[in-house]
Amino acid sequence: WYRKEKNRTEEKDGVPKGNLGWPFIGETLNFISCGYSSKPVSFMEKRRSLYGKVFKTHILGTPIIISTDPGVNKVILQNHGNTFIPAYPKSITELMGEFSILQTNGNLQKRVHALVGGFLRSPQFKARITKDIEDSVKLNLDSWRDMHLIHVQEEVKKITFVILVKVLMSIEPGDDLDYLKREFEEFIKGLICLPIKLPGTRLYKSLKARDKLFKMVKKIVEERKRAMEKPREGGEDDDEDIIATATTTTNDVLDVLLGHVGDGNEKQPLSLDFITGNILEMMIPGEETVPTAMTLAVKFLSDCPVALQRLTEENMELKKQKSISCTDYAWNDYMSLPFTQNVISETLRMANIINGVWRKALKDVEIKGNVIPQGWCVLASFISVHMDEENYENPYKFDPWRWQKTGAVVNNNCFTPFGGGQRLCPGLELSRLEISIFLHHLVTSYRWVAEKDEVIHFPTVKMKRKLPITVTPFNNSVSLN
Ligand code: HEM
Repeated sequence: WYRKEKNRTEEKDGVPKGNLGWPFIGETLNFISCGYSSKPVSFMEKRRSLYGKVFKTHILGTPIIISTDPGVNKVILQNHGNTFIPAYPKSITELMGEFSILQTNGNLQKRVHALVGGFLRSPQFKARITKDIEDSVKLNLDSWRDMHLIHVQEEVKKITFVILVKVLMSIEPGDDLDYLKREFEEFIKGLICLPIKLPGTRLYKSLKARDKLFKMVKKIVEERKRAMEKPREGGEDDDEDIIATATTTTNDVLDVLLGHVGDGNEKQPLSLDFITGNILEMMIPGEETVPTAMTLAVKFLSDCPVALQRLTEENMELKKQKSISCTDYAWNDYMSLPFTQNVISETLRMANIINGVWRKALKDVEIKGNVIPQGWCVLASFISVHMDEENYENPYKFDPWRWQKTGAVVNNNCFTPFGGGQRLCPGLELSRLEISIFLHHLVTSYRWVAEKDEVIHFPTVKMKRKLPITVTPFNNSVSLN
């Protein structure tokens, strides 16, 4: 197949140039070694200078066309599932159920995406979750006072996991949450591993953890369904009552999916197994991404004292206003601090937590003169665009001020940390809110000194030493003047 495919694509006009490397391993070793270096885009940059902005290669077991062109990436993202479908390495597809939103396509994906996205974006949800995020942030930051050395990457995970499970299915801290966290950590270890399913292998252990998680979440889903169907006290057990109960109490994603009765001609509720699988799989994109963004924000700010100072001033000002007016923080208090939002955008640009998305072409398709043949995988590389001098002056400099010129960060082809099109991350606003609240309370409560550490980009973005810092509580009265 390999040789045939090589000949077939080479014969076609417009198929991107490139080198498929060695049989089976292709150019994987080079790709991985760049991923471990301080400049992971060097793999893409080298090929781009030889073959152009869109080129072909062979990595992680797949011949693939990589696009480093924002215009081509936009077309790939905007596609409505009739030309491109998601494609993930085998270990990921093994671990995700057949109905996972991450790999379903067509109407079902659209329905679930619209339901979840609509809920997470709603002002009512954001108003409610703000208090929970604040509580979780404050609880964890308070515990830092007694710690000698803090590994930021580990600590912030404690903040975000509690919020994620609250958003998805309202589990409060306690034994259930601890069990879920333990098994989930076991489960995700297998996302990037050799796809061999024999007892003792990584994938096998992760699949076992998935079974346990599924059972636990299914129990919660069933209990909730029963509670939703129970007539309200004093009410009649009729349909109207059920609908009223379901629509007035939408507290989490589980309520949203259970309450959905179908649209138009498709009046069919989602099955309990489908809902369980989706709740479980929504933990995958939500679990590591937000804490990684928080950790890298601390890292970039530690390396850029002027940005940290400006951020602190802006947040101290808000804290001062709030203490004078004696009012609680609203979600838009946090979100309306312009410099803080620019720090978050700049962090997301440089962190490249999701470095790009993988798709597979269902038919031959031509984009800006590049032909992507049917059956080929394509990687829309976000990191290449985010770190390209053509798009960002001095791209390796952490410069939150650059966003003052660019203005709003939406609708920008060159800035896609949350993807785009019909799969645009539904957790976008929630993530930004969580990071804003974390940064606010961090910079208004502590000063810190970070030890030397490096960012690693493979297989996922993280800090080599988990970012150790020492903190000193901050005397508010001094700097309020
Ligand atoms: C900084 C944090 C985050 C980043 C950088 C991020 C990034 C992304 C990206 C790039 C995609 C598009 C994937 C694709 O096109 O195939 C995506 C999808 C998704 N994200 Fe996020 N995400 C973040 C946080 C979250 C959170 C907190 C949640 C859950 C509450 C979440 C839930 C999802 C879901 C369910 C999808 C799939 C949407 C679909 O395929 O329709 N994400 N995310």
